[in-house]
Amino acid sequence: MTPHNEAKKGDIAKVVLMPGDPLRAKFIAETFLENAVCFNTVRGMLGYTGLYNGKRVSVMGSGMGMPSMGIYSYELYHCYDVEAIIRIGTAGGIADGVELRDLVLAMGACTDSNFAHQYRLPGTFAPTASFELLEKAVQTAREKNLRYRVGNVVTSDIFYGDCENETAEWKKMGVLAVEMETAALYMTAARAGKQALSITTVSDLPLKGESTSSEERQKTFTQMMEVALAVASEAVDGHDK
Ligand SMILES: O=P(O)(O)O[C@H]1O[C@H](CO)[C@@H](O)[C@H]1O
Ligand SMILES: O=c1cc[nH]c(=O)[nH]1
Repeated sequence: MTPHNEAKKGDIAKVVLMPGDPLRAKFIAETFLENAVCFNTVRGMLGYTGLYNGKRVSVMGSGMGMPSMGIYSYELYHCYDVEAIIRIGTAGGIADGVELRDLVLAMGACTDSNFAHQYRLPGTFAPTASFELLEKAVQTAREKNLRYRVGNVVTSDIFYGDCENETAEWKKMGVLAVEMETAALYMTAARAGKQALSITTVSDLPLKGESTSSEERQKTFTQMMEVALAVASEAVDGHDK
């Protein structure tokens, strides 16, 4: 047990899906997992383990922002022997051609946060996805004929920013979308020698002032969940029986 997770060792599968919203974790457990058992209610950060296609998979909320993702992913990797975490979140699309409801698979994650400072590196770290997980997600999205983009996201500490131009500056660097957790996940995974992938659905276009309806979000979230579950059920092969 940790200060934030009451699960016992063994309660959590080797692969964990992490939406920001713990209620989305509950929805996934109730909709997609067989025999799902809740392993955490501390701080309302719900976590469940069940079976998907006969494979053991867990799903747990990460909360919003890098500190929250940093805590939960660190504990999953280091205290619960989790091997792979797949974030499933929402993002604001910023690159031209990125549309509402598109999937954005984060190959890399830029950030405006100081999270990497803790590693005392003699330069700048480039947080990246695990290629094996990314490759499988791309393959699944293609098979399902979904609209998806693969590239950089920016993980920001700021949702309500004072400076209007920040997002536009990231756009100039080819960044596809903005969200708030991926860079922390990728750095925590790298330091732990574990795997990570972030899949997001474009819920709004901040530079254009457009957003999806709650009904549309529900539908596209389901597509993202199915891609992540397909990746998870293959990722567990060989390291979770
Ligand atoms: O939908 P989730 O996964 O929470 O992701 C996005 O939504 C939240 C902001 O509304 C931030 O956590 C951001 O990363
Ligand atoms: O972090 C986020 C998530 C969705 N849309 C945004 O603009 N930012």
